[in-house]
Amino acid sequence: MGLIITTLLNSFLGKRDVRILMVGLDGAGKTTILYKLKVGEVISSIPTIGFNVEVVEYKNIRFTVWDIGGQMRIRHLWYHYFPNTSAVIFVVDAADIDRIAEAKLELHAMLEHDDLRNAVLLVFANKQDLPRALSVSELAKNLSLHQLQQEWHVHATCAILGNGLYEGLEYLREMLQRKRINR
Ligand SMILES: Nc1nc2c(ncn2[C@@H]2O[C@H](COP(=O)(O)OP(=O)(O)OP(=O)(O)O)[C@@H](O)[C@H]2O)c(=O)[nH]1
Ligand SMILES: [Mg+2]
Repeated sequence: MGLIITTLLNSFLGKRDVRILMVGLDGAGKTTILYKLKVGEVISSIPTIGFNVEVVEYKNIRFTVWDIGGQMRIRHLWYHYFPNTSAVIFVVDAADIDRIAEAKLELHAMLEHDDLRNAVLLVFANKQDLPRALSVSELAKNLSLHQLQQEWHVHATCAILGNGLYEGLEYLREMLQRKRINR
């Protein structure tokens, strides 16, 4: 009953529910981002084995954000979370230049999956506070984003300070809205 009332209220208020998958290599900053968005604070995180999930409200959207652990030995579990995903947030440690090629491989392999064919992609170029962090254009080039069939946007972030996170969500909202109009 509660669920029905919430659903009716949300549709009356024009709120949309969107399922987001947040993935990326281990240590990129996914869990830090999730809780910075959710509670506005940096939590001391340990590597995620499994997932965290939180609802983040932004403007007219209720984002259900699934933050999936990125360690290599558990990456094969990512695909279990693909069905019904509207958007992927791919988080990259932009200062970890030695692992950009690995991030690119994982990103492209994932986006070839049928369940993600219609998803939109937001890349967070995270850890911009660190020296040598790649800019958004350098990262787009290194990740070969222009080869993707999905619509994408790269945004510079510093999860510790919270910089760029909501601006990134705004781009995501716009991409999702365009997709809806074009459907
Ligand atoms: N300097 C800096 N450190 C960051 C930033 N974002 C996250 N970190 C740090 O990076 C480390 C890893 O962050 P997590 O959020 O646990 O990374 P994760 O992507 O969830 O990693 P897995 O759960 O293993 O997949 C932590 O020590 C964070 O404090 C950032 O913008 N700048
Ligand atoms: Mg984590």
